[in-house]
Amino acid sequence: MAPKKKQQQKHKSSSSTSSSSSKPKPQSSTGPKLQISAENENRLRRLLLNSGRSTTADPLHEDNINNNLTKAQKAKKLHSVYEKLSCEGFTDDHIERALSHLKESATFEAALDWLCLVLPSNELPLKFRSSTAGLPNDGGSVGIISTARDDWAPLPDSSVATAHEMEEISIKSKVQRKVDTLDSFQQSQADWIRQYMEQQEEDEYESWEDTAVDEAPEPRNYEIICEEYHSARLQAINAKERKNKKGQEQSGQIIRKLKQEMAALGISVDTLAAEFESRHRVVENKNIEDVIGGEDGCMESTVEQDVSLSVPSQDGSVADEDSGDIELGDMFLEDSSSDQVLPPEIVELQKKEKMKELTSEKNLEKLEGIWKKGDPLKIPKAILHLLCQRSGWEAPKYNKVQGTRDGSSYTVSVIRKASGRGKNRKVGGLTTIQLPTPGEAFETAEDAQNRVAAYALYQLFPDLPVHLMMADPYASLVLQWLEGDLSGDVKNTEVDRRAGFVDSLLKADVPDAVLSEDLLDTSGQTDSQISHAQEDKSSRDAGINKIAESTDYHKQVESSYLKKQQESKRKMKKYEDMLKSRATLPIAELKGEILRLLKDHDVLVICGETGCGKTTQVPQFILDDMIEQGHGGICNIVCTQPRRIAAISVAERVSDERCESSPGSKDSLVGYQVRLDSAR
Ligand SMILES: Nc1ncnc2c1ncn2[C@@H]1O[C@H](COP(=O)(O)OP(=O)(O)OP(=O)(O)O)[C@@H](O)[C@H]1O
Repeated sequence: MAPKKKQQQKHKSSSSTSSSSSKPKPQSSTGPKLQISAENENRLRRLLLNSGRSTTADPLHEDNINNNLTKAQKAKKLHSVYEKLSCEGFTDDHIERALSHLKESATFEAALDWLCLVLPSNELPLKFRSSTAGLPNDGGSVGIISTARDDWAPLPDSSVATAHEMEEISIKSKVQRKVDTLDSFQQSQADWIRQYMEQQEEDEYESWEDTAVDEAPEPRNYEIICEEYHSARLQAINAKERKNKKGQEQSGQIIRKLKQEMAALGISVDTLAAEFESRHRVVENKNIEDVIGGEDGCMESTVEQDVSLSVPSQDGSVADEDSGDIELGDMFLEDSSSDQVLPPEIVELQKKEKMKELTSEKNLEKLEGIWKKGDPLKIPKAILHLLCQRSGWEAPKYNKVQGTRDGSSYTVSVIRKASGRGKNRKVGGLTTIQLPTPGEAFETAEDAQNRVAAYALYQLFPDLPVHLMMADPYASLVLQWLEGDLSGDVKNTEVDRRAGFVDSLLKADVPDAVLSEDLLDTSGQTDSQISHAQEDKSSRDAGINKIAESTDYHKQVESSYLKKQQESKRKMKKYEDMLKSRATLPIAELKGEILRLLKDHDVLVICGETGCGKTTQVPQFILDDMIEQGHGGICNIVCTQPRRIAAISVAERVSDERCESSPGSKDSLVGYQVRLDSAR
């Protein structure tokens, strides 16, 4: 909160400008400028829309916007919320409970609030779990000043929760209370911010409308597209022959649309042309001869070239015939598969397309230096070793799976380097991979290791045609996994479930009884109201358990690795010196108490002088304790800072104190994420 003084000065100097303007002008250089992170902006938006004068108007405003959305738009919105929550690690059952409660007005934030408030900590995804509360502390420069509120109860309504949040902020932050509330700003500025936020909110909803209106139509039969494509091509040739520019343009447009339609299905025009020509070669030749009297080949290719060069890609640029179509296809493939059930022949073509792309010359070149066509085939272990080496990773390690009675089964662990920057950044760190059928055992250790290595190759290098350089039976195994992936069975089941749920929700048939029920009761009563959720519960549960088991296993491996690493670090002189200097900070005295309280309570408020060690030390107390107890693999700590410089500097300091090279590096447990940059 350091920059408040500056902000207030800024407000003062610009107050006349902003009060004279009734319309929000976010870009104006004279108006107040908001520079906050996306996360804080969302939080502020929620606070503002539910605060002060607007408390009566804004919920209605939100409702009004919701009422104005069509069913398709609402469905799209709900799908997106469902998907985002799923990505955050919530189970489908939990998501459906939250959405059933919030109904059509559900937003991602509201659903997240609801889930975190209602679900018991141990049912939340790991990163949302906590364990803590506290005791009054007497004296010293650092004190634990508050525990979880005794009167706290989950609030199903997110707007009420937000109001309480504000109240809590004003009670707990003893200093500068006024600055934290909107009413402390000059009235005109408060109005400006409110209007700005409302405008943003409207834009957001409008974008829902836009995207929903642009919904892709049902995929058409492949044969029909083929026929249309062929006749459009003939028309184009014909028009060109007769120098009919208009006719040429019209057929060009039809061909462009058909190409886009194919691209949307993930099929390149090459496939379309090849497929069709192979089936209709005789007819085509005859037709073309009839139309242009023997100059077909040359003429046709000229027209085709003209047309293909002008096919615009999604971003408005001109698509390249060879590579552009494939990329375009991939981009659309995601959309089409998530929203539509494709006809089997299209799925088949998509598979072919994907395999063609995977084994393309471009991808084969990526294996240069390791293998080329004609070289002898290798075993998966050797390939994995080579590819890890080339990526600058450590050599893969094979570990026997505990408890395999007959034969053997192995996991393989790889420590990957973080790579890329910003959006393209790929997280590094330890990855432990095991076969999709974990219990399976094999006769020899070598065979077991090769199988898991093949699976690791398939998982870690999905864009390399590793099966081409691999000896059987492992190459066939990889092909099977690829086939399974391409058929999209799993995805479709998920999509069906979500679509079914969103549909049932929008039919507004969820009886009010569900909503009035005690939502804190997680015994399954609420679930029983949602008939859809019951249908394949047992098979889903089995799936979830399986995932949980394998996740547990990976976490265990990571935990023991971290423990060993920590033990060896303790022997380092530099680390020892750092520990000594950290021990002189005022907060060090409270380490034991903080850890003890965190074990039993969900919320702990620590208050202390600047520089006493709250930011750099408390997270390390928790991390070190978790590592020492062998739970490092499940420990995720998030520490927020109000400014990007502070965030980076704290991360660097903590990384330094832990004797790591830098945040986000291979050996580092510390990272940071600020807008447009991250090191993780
Ligand atoms: N980048 C740094 N370089 C050197 N020392 C640092 C750095 N950051 C923190 N420290 C040291 O660590 C101590 C604890 O800092 P820390 O940021 O944890 O305090 P804090 O209690 O969180 O302070 P504040 O309330 O201002 O956030 C500081 O007193 C300082 O000695």
